[in-house]
Amino acid sequence: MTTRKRIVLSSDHAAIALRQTLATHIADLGWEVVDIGPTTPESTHYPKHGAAAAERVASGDCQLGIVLCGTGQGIMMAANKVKGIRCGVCSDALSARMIRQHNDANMLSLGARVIGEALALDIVGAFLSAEFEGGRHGTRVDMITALEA
Ligand SMILES: O=C(CO)[C@H](O)[C@H](O)COP(=O)(O)O
Repeated sequence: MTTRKRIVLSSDHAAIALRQTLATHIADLGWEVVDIGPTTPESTHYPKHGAAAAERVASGDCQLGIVLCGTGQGIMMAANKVKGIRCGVCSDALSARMIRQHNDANMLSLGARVIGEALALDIVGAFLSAEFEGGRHGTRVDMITALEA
C-alpha cells in the first residue's frame, strides 16, 4: 500500500481564491491536501493561519505546507516562529526549487497580490518536485536548526 504525501494549505483573506486553485492542482498531482481555510472572505489575521499550518508540518502530520497572504511575507514570518519550520517566500520557480534543494524548506509562502495564478502554479510545481540535496547543505540546515535551541 502506498501512502500519499500530505500537504497543508492555509491563507488569510487576501489569498483564498488562489489557495483553492492551488489545492485542486496539488491534489491532481497526487498529494493529499489538507486545506485548513479560511473559506469565507471576511478580513482575518495571517499570524494565526500561518501558525496553524506550521503546526501541522512541525508535528509531522503533513510533510510540507504552503501558506499565502497578500505579499506572502507576514504569513511566512508567522510560520517561521514555529520550531522546526523553514518557510520561504517565492515569486519565481528557481527560488522555489532551491529552497527545497539547498535549504530543506518544509513550507512555501506565496503572495496572492504579487504573483498571478500561472506563476503560482509554476512555483508550486518547482517546490513540490525538488528534493533536498543534503551534503554541505545539510551542515548548513543543521546550523539553522541549532539557532532554535
Ligand atoms: O500581505 C499580508 C501580510 O503580509 C496581508 O495579506 C495584508 O497585510 C492584508 O491586508 P488587508 O487587511 O489590508 O487586506
